Amino acid sequence: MSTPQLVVHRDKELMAEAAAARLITRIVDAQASRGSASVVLTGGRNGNGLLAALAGSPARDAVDWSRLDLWWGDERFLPEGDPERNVTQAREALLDAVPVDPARVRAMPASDGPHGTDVEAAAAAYARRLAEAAGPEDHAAVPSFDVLLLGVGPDTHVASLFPELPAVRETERTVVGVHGAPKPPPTRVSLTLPAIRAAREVWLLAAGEDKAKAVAVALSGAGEIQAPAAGARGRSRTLWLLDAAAASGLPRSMYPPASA
Ligand SMILES: O=C1O[C@H](COP(=O)(O)O)[C@@H](O)[C@H](O)[C@H]1O
Repeated sequence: MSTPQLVVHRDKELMAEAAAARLITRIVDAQASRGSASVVLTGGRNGNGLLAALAGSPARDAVDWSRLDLWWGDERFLPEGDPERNVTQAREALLDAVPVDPARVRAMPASDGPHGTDVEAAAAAYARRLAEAAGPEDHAAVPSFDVLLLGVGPDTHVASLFPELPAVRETERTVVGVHGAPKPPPTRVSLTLPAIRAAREVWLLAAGEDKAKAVAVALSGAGEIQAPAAGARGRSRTLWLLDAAAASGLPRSMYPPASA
């Protein structure tokens, strides 16, 4: 697993634009070398900010949207089309504006889908879809995602892995149902840490003062059960993309002078 690297931007707008530019480059590079790219999307303010910045970037046309596989790191277990669902927000921010292949957009199940309100069945179904997409060269029962995006919550949660809840302790399954999440809605579906760690690159996004404590805790050697963001690492790269406010609790020596 890779050691975290930090990039700190002046503010959240610049962070979103720079992250969008970085993601376009990564997707284009993966498509050039392997024919297609795979990205795991996140919900939350910073994830949606990145997608909106990508939608507004002229460079978005450099991506071959028809050769992009999209997955989600977590989902709020709500009916299809609910405005609080991460996929609904991603469609509004970006996906409705670009020619993605609908068959390659793998949203997590909704609570009015084929599994009804059985969140465990929904999680198991998504795990099967991931396993079917994994090849013999992959390192787990999930594909080797090129980039897996994660928003960091003020309590250090990533995806829907909240401190101390059973989901963050999962070591076998790749997707789990989450019950009793402290942030609404309480019922969610989430990739687990083993699935997250199968990604080539994991990018963690945090902007704003309300994230400063979480960033400082996760990057100061905290355990992943208490601070799930601390356990989110990519195989080749772990990148923390921050704005200055979110980085304000870190010692200045932790990131390069040119970074902010
Ligand atoms: O509920 C969620 O929250 C986190 C973080 O969101 P933020 O608005 O505090 O940035 C997000 O990463 C996750 O996907 C989402 O379901």
